[in-house]
Amino acid sequence: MIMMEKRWLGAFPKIGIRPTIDGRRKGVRESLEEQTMNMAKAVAQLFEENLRYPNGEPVQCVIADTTIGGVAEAAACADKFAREQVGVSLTVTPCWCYGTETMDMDPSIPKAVWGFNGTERPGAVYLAAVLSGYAQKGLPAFGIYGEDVQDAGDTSIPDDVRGKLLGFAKAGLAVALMKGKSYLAMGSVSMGIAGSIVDDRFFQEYLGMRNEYVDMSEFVRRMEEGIYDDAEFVKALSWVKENCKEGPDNNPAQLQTSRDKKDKDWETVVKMTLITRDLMVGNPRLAELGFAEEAQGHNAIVSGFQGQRQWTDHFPNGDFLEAMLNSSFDWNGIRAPYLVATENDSLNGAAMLFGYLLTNTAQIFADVRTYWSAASVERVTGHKLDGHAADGILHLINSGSATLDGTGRQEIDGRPAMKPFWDITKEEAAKCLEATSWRPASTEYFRGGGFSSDFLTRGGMPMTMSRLNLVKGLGPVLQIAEGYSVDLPEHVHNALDKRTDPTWPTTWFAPVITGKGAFSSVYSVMDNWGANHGSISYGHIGADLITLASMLRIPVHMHNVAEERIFRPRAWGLFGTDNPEGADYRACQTFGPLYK
Ligand SMILES: C[C@H](O)[C@@H](O)[C@@H](O)C(=O)CO
Ligand SMILES: [Mn+2]
Repeated sequence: MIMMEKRWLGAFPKIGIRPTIDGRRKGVRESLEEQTMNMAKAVAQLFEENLRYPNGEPVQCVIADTTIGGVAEAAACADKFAREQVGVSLTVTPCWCYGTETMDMDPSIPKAVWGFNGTERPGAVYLAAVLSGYAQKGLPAFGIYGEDVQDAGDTSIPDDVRGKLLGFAKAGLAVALMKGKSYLAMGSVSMGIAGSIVDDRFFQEYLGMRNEYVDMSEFVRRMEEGIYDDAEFVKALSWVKENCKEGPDNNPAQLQTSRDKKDKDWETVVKMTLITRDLMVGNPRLAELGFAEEAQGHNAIVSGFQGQRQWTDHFPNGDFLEAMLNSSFDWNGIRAPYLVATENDSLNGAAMLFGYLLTNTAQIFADVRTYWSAASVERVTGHKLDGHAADGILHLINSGSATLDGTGRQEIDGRPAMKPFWDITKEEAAKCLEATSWRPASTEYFRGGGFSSDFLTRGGMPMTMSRLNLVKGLGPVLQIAEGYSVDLPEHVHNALDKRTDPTWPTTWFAPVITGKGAFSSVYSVMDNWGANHGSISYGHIGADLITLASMLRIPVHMHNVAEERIFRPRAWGLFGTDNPEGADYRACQTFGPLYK
């Protein structure tokens, strides 16, 4: 679909499946060969049918050439996995096997073991034995064991096992997909926002990523020297004129810019969009135009644009480029979003990356701006909040990086949703654009002009807000709040929105309250938020984020995910079972970052 990009260099990582077996010949091993290999095949089928790569293709699995009964076969499997670029490993077995002789020793590959719950042969005994080996050797592994006993001949995967297999594989693939990619900082620290101090140790040791940096002067050079595809620029500008309607100018008359200046700004913001994408992922067309180095790009899976203030005091702001690239569609059609964090908040960028890789859907980047208690809303508007909003709401709003998918104009079963690009119809993309107007930027904030996306998220979407925070002496920590987008009566929205900047996109978010800790009230969610920004993903993905964080050894300092949905490596329980949050901190600290 998109000819000019080479976003995913090389092949996608595969899931490797290791069928382990009791090595004793002359009876035991022979009787188990078929059942063991069948377990591997069944799991491969499950993954291939249910999981997709970011380009929409089904994930690929590799099964060891033979069952693994001892160390020689374990080594042969490791060789095959290295050749095949396996990034996630799952061991399956229905029987007893020799623990340390058959285990997967690669420290940086997320790993799990499924031990069949039967009693003819003891798969669960192996599971316990090998997981103790993993813990002893500092290689955390997930243990999967069905609740109900299956008969030896039963080749089905029970629902509870299926859920754990998919949860593990999804998070494991996210780990493998970000490894070796870059975070591209365009500019530096925006307005003293600590999240835009890019911490290379965090990216390198925890995510296995590289940091790339360009000065914002690179945009000027590329615009002035014509280092972009002019044919695409012409196509993009005419598409923008057709599909991106300009909204009313909210600036006081003396600060409004002329029509000429606005037209020029449209040209500039479209060029900035092409340039950002080319900086992130390269563009073969640039090589044809004589810019071979620029054609390479920075291998960036996520980026951040500083914007404020050096750029925006003089040039149009980054809102158009950020919103458009974060969306699942543009003048080239429907396509996977590119992730761009506003204000170069690299830590919120990391949260966007986690949410994206777990769901293959676009992410809303927003300021966590205001806690509106039910009493405040009633005082200001006379309206009594109800439904999900009854306990109060958070106003999520920021100029910049909110994806237009966040309008909620896509649907699943008639309900508002945000979907992977391959499920989005042309009509839905058109509705997202229709629901968005482009308001001349507030010139008190943005002296250089530009356009801010203005939309209101449809209520009723399950959503998960997350944020990565860094703490000196501790390292990264993740926070997660599942909740719902909510609809407010129009006059109520208008009254609240007008108190802020009505030219920016708004999501009214009601976190689910549990009555405990940081989730004792909506106020305490806001009060415990780690910084000015959050990344908002469609769906309740808190459990997947927790699984991913544990793989990366990032402790979770607040979440509202029910205990029974949480899935972490088995060794976490060895750090205490009474207080899982404390055990998470101890486990992450003890095992340390994945790539140290
Ligand atoms: C225009 C302002 O500077 C906003 O961009 C500011 O409130 C923020 O978004 C801070 O995160
Ligand atoms: Mn902000």
